[in-house]
Amino acid sequence: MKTSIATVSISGDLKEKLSAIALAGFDGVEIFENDFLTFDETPATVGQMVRDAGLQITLFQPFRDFEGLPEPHRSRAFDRAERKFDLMQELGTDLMLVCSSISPLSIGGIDRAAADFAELGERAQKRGLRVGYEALAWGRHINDHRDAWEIVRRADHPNIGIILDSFHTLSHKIDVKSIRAIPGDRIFLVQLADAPLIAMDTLYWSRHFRNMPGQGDLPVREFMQAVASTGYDGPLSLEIFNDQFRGASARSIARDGHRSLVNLMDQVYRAEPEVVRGRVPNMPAPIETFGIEFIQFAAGGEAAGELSRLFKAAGFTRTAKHVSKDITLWRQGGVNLLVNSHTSGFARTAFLAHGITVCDIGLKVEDAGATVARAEALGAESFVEFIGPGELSIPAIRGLGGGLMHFIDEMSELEQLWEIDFRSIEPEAPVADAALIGIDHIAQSMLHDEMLTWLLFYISIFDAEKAPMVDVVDPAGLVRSQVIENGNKSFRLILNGAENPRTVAGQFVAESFGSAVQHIAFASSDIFKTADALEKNGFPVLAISPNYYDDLEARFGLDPAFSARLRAANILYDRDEDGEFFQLYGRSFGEGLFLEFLERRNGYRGYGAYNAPFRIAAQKRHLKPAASLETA
Ligand SMILES: O=C(O)c1ccc(O)c(O)c1
Ligand SMILES: [Mg+2]
Repeated sequence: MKTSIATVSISGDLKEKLSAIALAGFDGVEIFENDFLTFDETPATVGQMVRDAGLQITLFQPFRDFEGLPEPHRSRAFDRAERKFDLMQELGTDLMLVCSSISPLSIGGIDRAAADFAELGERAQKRGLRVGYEALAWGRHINDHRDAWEIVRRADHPNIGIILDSFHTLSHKIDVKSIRAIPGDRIFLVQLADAPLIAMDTLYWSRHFRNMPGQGDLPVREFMQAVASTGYDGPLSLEIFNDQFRGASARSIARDGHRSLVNLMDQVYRAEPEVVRGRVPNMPAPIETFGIEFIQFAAGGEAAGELSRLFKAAGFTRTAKHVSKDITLWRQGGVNLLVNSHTSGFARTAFLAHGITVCDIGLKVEDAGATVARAEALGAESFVEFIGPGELSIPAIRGLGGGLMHFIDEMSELEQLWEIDFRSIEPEAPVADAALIGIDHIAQSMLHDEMLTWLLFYISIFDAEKAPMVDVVDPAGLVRSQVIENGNKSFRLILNGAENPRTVAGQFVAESFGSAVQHIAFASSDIFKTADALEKNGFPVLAISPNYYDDLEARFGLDPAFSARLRAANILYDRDEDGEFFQLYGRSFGEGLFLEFLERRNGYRGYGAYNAPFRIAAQKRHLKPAASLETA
């Protein structure tokens, strides 16, 4: 299937839009009339620019308030249409979108509208043009694609078809089964958009909050499956009205858009292979993950010493060194942390740019090569670094903030990563074991504007789902928090989007010069044992306000002796229908990174969102004030 995107979806002038759209790999573009009207070149030149960019104009739109008008308005509408037909011919496109009228002058009636379209079809046919009719969700008489289809059916003209737009159909919760009854060749174009479920006026929702398929909450895949079942084989065209996107990098939004369409086609293929076989990109299925094999920190010189002391205090033991690079492996209960202080290469660059930073995440997958193949099919960048003789070439891609993701599988010699690339070293005097058994989750902080990009990145490449977005209140502003998890919960990721640079997350993004992992949460088999070990080892724990515990005791009706234990150890507590949750935080290090230690009992599912403001307040007490605040 061909991919297309409306110019209205991204930022810049028409020239900038076209170049970003072409670069992202689209086949075509919808010319939104305003983008043309505000541009200085002639229609012929614009048409040539589009073709020079290797694109095709899939649609000219919108043409408004056409059908159902009484005279003399009706004749005026036809005159207007003829002018736009002239323009289309100069641009070099044959399809125009007419959206359902919102004019108070328009008169209802399916047959009246059908007669108008039959005549418009005649006029279009004379010029070799076609017209597609779209039901706007807020159209005056027509706001449902079933009615639009009935008008098109009765107009009964080969040059008149229907244009389906997922937003208009799904925002009204119209059953997508109704699409299956439309013959595919009567559908002239399919426009796609998703949107978050927020209760508001539909027009406002549509004009400001649309996003890429997969980024929102609408059942766009089901919509697309219904479309595919009709045999429709024309372009899939994104039409995304979103203020944030229009203010963002055109290239980045265009890349997200293309990724969303490739992923959507793949989803349709996986749901109904026979319907779209041979018409969608061939790529490995969404990647199942089996946990985090390692986390690698970049830390040169003094910073490496700081990290080593911290890991040691957290109960980790230095167990091995890389065979050729200055990388140390710290281990505890199945958790592998790497400290890379090599003086050249990727980690060095990351350290110079960000300070101490998580520069690499190693994920366990079934097939590392297939993982990179899927990521590349979705427009991600693969990464290859210089390796020494006999060392493993570990498949990798670039992720958030330019950081790496490496993939480890058991079907190749990658399984022997620790034996092949590392040499054991003499164990040091043991520290108290902190009962850590794994990595529960990692949290990445970024600017709020980047969140949808990375959400799509993760949920398109991996077999993982997003949870509803949560607002976390930081005294300096709101932080949006988005959980991404896989079915077996071995892949748990939190994306934190900061809108304000003075929040704990925002300050981290500012100080570490970009988006990165801000915190790592280790799973403990016994949080009280963890707390004891941390204390013995001199690990700097985050002190929680005593007031928190008074409230906690009241809220859950806790036994005072139990809450006193929590208080003494600075453990935060939560409960859901299933189980209990215990959290303990370390103080920030580096440019604002921190560690968390947690225990889930009886299948607690959340992340302690309720406790986040208390953790943030405690962090603020420990943090040095930001420079901007000092001078304010
Ligand atoms: O918001 C609008 O007016 C508008 C215009 C054209 C479209 O294709 C559409 O879906 C919405
Ligand atoms: Mg539309």
